[in-house]
Amino acid sequence: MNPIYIDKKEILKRYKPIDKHTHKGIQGHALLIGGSYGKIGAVCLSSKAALKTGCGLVTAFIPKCGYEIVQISIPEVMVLSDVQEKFISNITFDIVPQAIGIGPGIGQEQATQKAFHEFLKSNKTPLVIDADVLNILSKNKEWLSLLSPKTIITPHPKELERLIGKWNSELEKFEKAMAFSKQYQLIIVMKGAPTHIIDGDTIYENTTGNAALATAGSGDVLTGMITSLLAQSYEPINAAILGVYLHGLTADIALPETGYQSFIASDVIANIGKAYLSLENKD
Ligand SMILES: NC(=O)C1=CN([C@@H]2O[C@H](COP(=O)(O)OP(=O)(O)OC[C@H]3O[C@@H](n4cnc5c(N)ncnc54)[C@H](OP(=O)(O)O)[C@@H]3O)[C@@H](O)[C@H]2O)[C@@H](O)CC1
Ligand SMILES: Nc1ncnc2c1ncn2[C@@H]1O[C@H](COP(=O)(O)OP(=O)(O)O)[C@@H](O)[C@H]1O
Ligand SMILES: [Mg+2]
Repeated sequence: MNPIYIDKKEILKRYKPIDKHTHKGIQGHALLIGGSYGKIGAVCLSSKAALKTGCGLVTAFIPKCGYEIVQISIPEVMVLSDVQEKFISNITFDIVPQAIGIGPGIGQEQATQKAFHEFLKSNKTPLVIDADVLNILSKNKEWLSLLSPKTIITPHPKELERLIGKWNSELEKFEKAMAFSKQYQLIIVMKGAPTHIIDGDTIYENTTGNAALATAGSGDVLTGMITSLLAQSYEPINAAILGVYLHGLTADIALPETGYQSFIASDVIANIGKAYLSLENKD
């Protein structure tokens, strides 16, 4: 299989330091779509992670019940809300984001499935798909052909299995994932320990991260980070690679302070700054 290892050397080939003349209007606008009653936290985590990864503006699209929650917990994030109280039923907006992340906490209501289908028919914006929207795609496989080339999907092992079917060996898992990536021209972030990124026949293996990441919401945070990098004009494959690397690095940096057990998804977000700073060190 011969994966390409994603280490600091590979990252420095891709990382773009900030331009001192930039401003929030050209630093990228990320739109995070997700949340449902009881799972608004997922979209709070994704949208805060997007901001902390460096895009200039972030908007969250959520059901009505999440409006005050998001506005109060992350005042830097702008909020658009659905007409429905507890779930998303109609994805419409008049902003022009450079990247969209969809899925964290969104649930699988029939109306949400229909709203996602309508959204897919017209969407032209670079997309990251996670969580329940992956499960919705698994239930409606004919919609996969509506995805634009280089759409990024971020399944954990169960979500991957729902999409590509069961495998009997690690080799078969990779073969099936590569075939799926080629069939639909998708970039697959196969989350795990370690995380692999599949782009057609090419496999990348991440070298950062540890078991501290086995905690609720850490995948929701990753979705926000990758969406932010896409909004900042990284090529989709580089957004996936850099996002996964930085995400893992936060856990490596925090470990001496938190230990494995008390690290939570918010600690990923709190350590993104240190992860970026470590890219500037010479060692
Ligand atoms: N605060 C919030 O608002 C939060 C909201 N969240 C939102 O909740 C929604 C549901 O997401 P979800 O991933 O919990 O549910 P689901 O797709 O059924 O998968 C669960 C099953 O998958 C498996 N599995 C998972 N990881 C695995 C691994 N590494 N390796 C192997 N297996 C693995 C495992 O299966 P088992 O091993 O038990 O058979 C497990 O039972 C989604 O929208 C998400 O964004 C959460 O992010 C939490 C914080
Ligand atoms: N033991 C582990 N070692 C390294 N990374 C892990 C480990 N367990 C989980 N992770 C990472 O944590 C994240 C979990 O994502 P996910 O299962 O979608 O969580 P959630 O849906 O709760 O946000 C993935 O990026 C995964 O690679
Ligand atoms: Mg998840």
